[in-house]
Amino acid sequence: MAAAACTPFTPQISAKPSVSRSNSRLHGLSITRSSHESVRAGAGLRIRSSLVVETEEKKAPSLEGFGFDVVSEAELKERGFMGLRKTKVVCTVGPACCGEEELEGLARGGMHVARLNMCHNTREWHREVIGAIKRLNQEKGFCIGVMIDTEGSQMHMVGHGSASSIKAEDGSVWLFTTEKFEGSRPFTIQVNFEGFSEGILVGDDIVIDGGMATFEVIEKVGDDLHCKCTDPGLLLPRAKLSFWRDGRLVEMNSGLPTLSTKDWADIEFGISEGVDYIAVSFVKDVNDITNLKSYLSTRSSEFIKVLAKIESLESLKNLEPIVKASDGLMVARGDLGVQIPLEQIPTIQQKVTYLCRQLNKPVIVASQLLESMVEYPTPTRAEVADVSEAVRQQADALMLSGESAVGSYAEKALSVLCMASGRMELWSREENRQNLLFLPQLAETLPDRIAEQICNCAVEMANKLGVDAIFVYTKHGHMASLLSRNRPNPPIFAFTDNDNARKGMNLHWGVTPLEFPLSDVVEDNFKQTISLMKNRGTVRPGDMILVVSDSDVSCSSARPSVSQSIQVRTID
Ligand SMILES: Nc1ncnc2c1ncn2[C@@H]1O[C@H](COP(=O)(O)OP(=O)(O)OP(=O)(O)O)[C@@H](O)[C@H]1O
Ligand SMILES: CC(=O)C(=O)O
Ligand SMILES: [K+]
Ligand SMILES: [Mg+2]
Repeated sequence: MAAAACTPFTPQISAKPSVSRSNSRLHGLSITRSSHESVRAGAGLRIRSSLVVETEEKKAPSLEGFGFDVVSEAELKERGFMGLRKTKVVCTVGPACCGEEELEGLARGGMHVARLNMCHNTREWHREVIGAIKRLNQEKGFCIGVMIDTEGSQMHMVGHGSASSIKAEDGSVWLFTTEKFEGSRPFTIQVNFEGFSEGILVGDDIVIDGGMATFEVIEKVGDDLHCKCTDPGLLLPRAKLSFWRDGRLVEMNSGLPTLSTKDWADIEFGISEGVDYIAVSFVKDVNDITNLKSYLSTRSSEFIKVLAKIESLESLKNLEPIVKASDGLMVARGDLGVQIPLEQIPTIQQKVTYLCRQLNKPVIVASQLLESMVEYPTPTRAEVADVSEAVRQQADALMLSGESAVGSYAEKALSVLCMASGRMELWSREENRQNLLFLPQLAETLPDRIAEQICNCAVEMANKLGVDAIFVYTKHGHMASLLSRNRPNPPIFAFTDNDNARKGMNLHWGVTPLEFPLSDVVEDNFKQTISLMKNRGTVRPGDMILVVSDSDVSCSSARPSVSQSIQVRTID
């Protein structure tokens, strides 16, 4: 094959039993024609190109402990390596999709992470949904990560006397108060947070849900505000409020912590239910993230990934330290649009997305991607363009909110996301449109710098050689993330024996995480994974694989240490 020409070798036929030194699951004989050049470059980098010829296995390798999720496996068999989708999908679970059947539909449709918004519903409901997802993983071979999303402290309406939306007419006068009342009081809106009117002046504007309706403050009586509707529109029961003066947001210091008592209880619940991700709403500064991460360590749950939601002006002011401290980000465009003029959101999205990639953190673009599909079975053209733009920016993941949580067409919305992202990924590759984002060196220690350079070089090689796939053997997923950061053309298969690491890789662009009992001998890992994958018809003769191995995998003291390596192998 064409690719083989790129990897010159002098075949040597050596018959040797391929019984793994540290892992006796591999049986049978394989003939290894191996190789060639061994180039030692720098501290421990070993580049080796080799061709492996394997005879039929005498006995099928055990599939026990080899986890290929059913969706990626089916996608790979159907569409080949280049047909695997790179962009990950998060679906918000709500009443419209919480049944086992609906959840399985979303799982089959390509959901990578299920998000539970702790703002809504009961603890028991959340427990049941998490249980159902875990059962799907265990019994049906999916690999879905579970995310909880904290409620946080935010100014919103508690009620306006109607269970559904009500219309605010032009010129109508309303009372905004924190006084609690039951039932309905005409033209009265109850606000959730006590000091909501502190520092507010007559003449300020109250904008509802980022522009659904606007009021002007005409009188202040104690803590209550009398306001006139200046831009008529709909008021939803939990609509969010923001104050504006001279075209600028009035920043409210609520004095409330980012994580309330309820949020901490929800986090405790998440720990006990074994969730994989905690998304922190309304992050203000880096301490919000570091505090939670320290707490997770004290609870021996440091493997839970902490995601910072960028949805306030404050989080934007402290962006870089927040990105550095967290395990990933969410561009939460819904609330961001309450605090920031809407026309600024596209540039903020691109800026955050690129910064996350530079700092090697996965980023989710969220909210209103296919909003019209909450009600209609087809998206607007503008929505498809929005999805495609996030994919073109190579965000790691896209998120469905109301479309899956309460919409009538959850699976359809998911398939639109998948199709639109697959299409844009293909086009970007064909047109070679991947923008070459400057990736600064992140690592500080020599071993880390080596790992980073190995991954940068590996992706350059993979693209230039046109390999079919990249295999990486990784304990914690770090090498997989560094490979993903370079956004390679071929898919990355990340083999790990750590279930937390596997779920944690679910949000990384282009990475298919697989469960595999790692050996400390790179060669054995490769042989066994190839053998298992051949057995399942997911690799074929002629496939060229670029193999990257992590230092902490190949650390056997019995053998000379090969810290990290890149090899190019062709399957016969
Ligand atoms: N568990 C749930 N139970 C009931 N309704 C839900 C649930 N989760 C989401 N929803 C509904 O789906 C809509 C979209 O959900 P989503 O969580 O994305 O947004 P949100 O509630 O507006 O706030 P945010 O995402 O900013 O926390 C919500 O307005 C809510 O009506
Ligand atoms: C997802 C979310 O919290 C938002 O868009 O506001
Ligand atoms: K939330
Ligand atoms: Mg939000």
